[in-house]
Amino acid sequence: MKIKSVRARVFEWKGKTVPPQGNFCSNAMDLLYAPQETMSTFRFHSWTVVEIETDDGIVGLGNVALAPAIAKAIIDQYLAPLVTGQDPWDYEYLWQRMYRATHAWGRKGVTMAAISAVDLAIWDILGKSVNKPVFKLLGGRTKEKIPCYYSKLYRTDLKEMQAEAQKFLDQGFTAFKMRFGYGPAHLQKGVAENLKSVEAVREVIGYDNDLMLECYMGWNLEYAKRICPKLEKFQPRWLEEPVIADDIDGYAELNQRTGIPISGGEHEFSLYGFKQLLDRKAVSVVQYDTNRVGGITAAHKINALCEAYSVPVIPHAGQMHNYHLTMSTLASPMSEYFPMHDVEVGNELFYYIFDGEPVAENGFLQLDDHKPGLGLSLKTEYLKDFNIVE
Ligand SMILES: O=C(O)[C@H](O)[C@H](O)[C@@H](O)CO
Ligand SMILES: [Mg+2]
Repeated sequence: MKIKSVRARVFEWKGKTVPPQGNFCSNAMDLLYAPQETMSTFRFHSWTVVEIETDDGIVGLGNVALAPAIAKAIIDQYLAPLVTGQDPWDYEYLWQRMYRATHAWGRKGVTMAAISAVDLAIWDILGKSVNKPVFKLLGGRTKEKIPCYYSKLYRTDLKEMQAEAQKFLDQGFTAFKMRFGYGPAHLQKGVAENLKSVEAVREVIGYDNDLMLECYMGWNLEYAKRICPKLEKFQPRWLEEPVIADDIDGYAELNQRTGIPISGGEHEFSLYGFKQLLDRKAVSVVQYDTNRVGGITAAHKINALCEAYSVPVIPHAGQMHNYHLTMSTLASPMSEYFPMHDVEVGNELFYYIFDGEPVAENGFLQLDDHKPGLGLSLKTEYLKDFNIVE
């Protein structure tokens, strides 16, 4: 079997979007005096879809949401020529070709995300060619079904947050991730607002359910050291991305010096990036995203690393490419889960492009033993809401 063609298209969402209200998610831009809505550069309203066809007509689907138009350019100009004409079963060789050929300017960020998209499509082909789901090629079914945590609860009016938490508590979720709205730039009043929001959600879900707290790189070490002692009473399962991804020493200090497990990884890349996080005890939970980190070829290796370090891996976002990695290793106890809703931040855009995503039932997800490959197909229902760039 040989790769015959590689096609990358950018799906630009033109449909309705929910405008962000107020301080709905602390983020890395908050520390600057930038007047515009600070979350604007972290909203994913376009997505690049990769379709790789083999000489016997199998089409593999990959995807990338980080800088989608740039990822497409990297795929078109650099990666497609490296894999075309090659055997997709030589996936490690192909991964090394892509990783090494772009090493002078790649290694992290959008290059690894572009490599991830091609790698996902290759694994989709492998599963389809042997009529097996991808997780069966990685280690098989390690769970009867996948526990998942409800992820949204962006910072809005506290009553709205409580109503949202109650709605998904009633749907059987036993773990919830909420977002902080404030950081160092918002001074002591912001600290008080942050504590109020955690208290409000805990009031609804109680202490028999897990609560995770998302900072999305919006704080710094000094602020995190100040607020963490005040957060401990809320018994968070983890505090996510309190500092920017490059501040690994900051991660390590918080992870080892506060009583709250620190999580991160959605902005880290390759096996080497995670070796660093684990060697330096920077995180207690690893959260790569398989469509960013280097695809399934890289994520599978990182799963093994996490197993060796006894650090749980709970991939960022939901999405099928991550569910296969969680299903196939005991090192991954659960998945993140965004339900389908109006397009807001953009993690949910995946549902408007692909069919095949499992819907959570009672806080669990199920994968089909008999659905080959990643189990995704392109949705046609919302095509009118996309501008597609070939
Ligand atoms: O952990 C997450 O789900 C990410 O940080 C979100 O994708 C981001 O949008 C912030 O909530
Ligand atoms: Mg996160």
